[in-house]
Amino acid sequence: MPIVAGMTSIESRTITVFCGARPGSPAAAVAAERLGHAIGMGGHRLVYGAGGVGLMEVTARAAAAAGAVVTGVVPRFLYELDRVQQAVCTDLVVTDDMFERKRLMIDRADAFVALPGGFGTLDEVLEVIALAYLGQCPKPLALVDVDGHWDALCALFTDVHQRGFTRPGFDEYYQVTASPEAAVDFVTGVAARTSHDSAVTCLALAHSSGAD
Ligand SMILES: C/C(=C\CNc1ncnc2c1ncn2[C@@H]1O[C@H](COP(=O)(O)O)[C@@H](O)[C@H]1O)CO
Repeated sequence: MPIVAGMTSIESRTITVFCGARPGSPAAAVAAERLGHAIGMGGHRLVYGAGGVGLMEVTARAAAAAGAVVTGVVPRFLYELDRVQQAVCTDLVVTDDMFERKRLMIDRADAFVALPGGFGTLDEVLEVIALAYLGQCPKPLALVDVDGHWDALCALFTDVHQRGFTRPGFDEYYQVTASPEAAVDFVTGVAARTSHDSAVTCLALAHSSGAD
């Protein structure tokens, strides 16, 4: 269960999407298409890794086709490689390196949705969860389930917890959703968390036992 109570909201949100630079399976591509469509039709803005490849491209094209403002955030070295493909972006931010790119994608977001992906996607998802765990990123994160893509990662999180390395509630910083539409509903419903909510989270952390 997420730590944040559900809050109905129809406001436009900036949703950062993490997803594969490769297409993965046909089912993953369908999920990417549906996610982009849901973001655009919901009146939300998309921030993503600016790649004109794989699930990134599918998501961005679908979001743009459904009316979303699409912001790509790309490190200079990838920009030089992939310049033409990034045309789908409504606006493009070029960063010095991958670290600055990830920070911008996180800072600009009201909420996060992850589709299946590889090391890059896993790194981005773990960054958000690790920050949230320390009270530094009180923004909702949905992991879209496609053929059990997140099952092994969630099992690893449980194993790590059972070995004593995370506190109870370790699984409150992300929500696996059955569909892309459910992911958008989830993150836009709770994206209106206020700074007061963050302060409560930090307070709870301060009172929790253990080194963290
Ligand atoms: C131009 C070439 C590849 C383009 N690769 C990427 N372009 C943009 N963003 C990328 C790229 N690779 C990783 N990212 C970021 O990580 C996530 C995807 O990585 P994964 O390993 O495929 O999961 C994605 O969210 C991006 O932010 C060479 O032809």
